[in-house]
Amino acid sequence: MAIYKKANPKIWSGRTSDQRLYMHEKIKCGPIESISPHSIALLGYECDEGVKRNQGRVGAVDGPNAIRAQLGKMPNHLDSKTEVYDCGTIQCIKGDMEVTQNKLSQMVSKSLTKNALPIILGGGHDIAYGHYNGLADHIGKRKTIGIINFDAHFDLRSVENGPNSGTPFYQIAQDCNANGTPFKYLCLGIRPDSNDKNLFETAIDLEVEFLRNTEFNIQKLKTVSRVIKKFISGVNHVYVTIDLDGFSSAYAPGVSAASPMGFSPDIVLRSLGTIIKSKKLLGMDIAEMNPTYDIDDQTAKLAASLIHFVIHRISE
Ligand SMILES: N=CN[C@@H](CCC(=O)O)C(=O)O
Ligand SMILES: [Mn+2]
Ligand SMILES: [Mn+2]
Repeated sequence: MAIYKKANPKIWSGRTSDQRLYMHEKIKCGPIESISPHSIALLGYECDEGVKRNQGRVGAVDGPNAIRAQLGKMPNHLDSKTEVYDCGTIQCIKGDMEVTQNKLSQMVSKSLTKNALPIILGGGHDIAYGHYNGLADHIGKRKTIGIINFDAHFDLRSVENGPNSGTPFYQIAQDCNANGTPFKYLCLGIRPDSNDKNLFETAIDLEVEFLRNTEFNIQKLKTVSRVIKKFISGVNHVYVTIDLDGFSSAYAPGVSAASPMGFSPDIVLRSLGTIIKSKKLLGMDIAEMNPTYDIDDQTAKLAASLIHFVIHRISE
């Protein structure tokens, strides 16, 4: 079972002004049905069932509200034409992750019918299967969606033990194969200390494009930008998913699979800038926010800053 919870305006708080100086004063709460066209639709995915099934550390169920609490306090530089909505949250009930993913897909499709940009706050990385399906259902088979995943992991585990937070892109690849649609997947920040030999072999079999963590840093900006631009030129739309465990635990300790060896925010911001410039961004999510292991809200602040960057850059 999955339950839709209406947005809670009390989560959105911070300093107050009479000029909408802060994001909590800018963001409106309302269901997707009521949002203005061409707005930004935030949606929570309160689910860590996939992390639990994948033998990870649970706690990401509280991720969406941790991100909202930090984003609300940040300054608002958006013009009055750009509207941002909190469209509520989908809750996973009794471990029914599949129904939760389905509900997410429906809400993502609905936001696209409003020409809104869905930004989904997670939640385990199983968020990606629900999010992608919602984008694909709306777009149809004639157009290609390229997935850009900022992550230490491929998340291409097979589903022999059931779907979980480590399987979403394998599931998408299987569906693409069954539907006769291309599977276009670029992973940025892949680490040999985080993916076994079978996962690298699966990635090669599925013609996944990837940059290892050693190639994904600001010193290699030219190469990174070239790879991203080339990938984007081969697809009609781009779906961006950011797994916070791809960042070094110096920046993102609040995740299930933390590691000091991850990437830094600077290269992610530059990459997001390149993606936004392409005008092909269709949807974005932030996965694996786990407040249980966060330190001084660093990870929640990082997630909120990434969203803050994207919504401001998009509206420029
Ligand atoms: N979404 C995360 N997936 C990773 C988790 C790794 C870990 O728990 O150490 C994976 O399955 O590879
Ligand atoms: Mn990961
Ligand atoms: Mn992941």
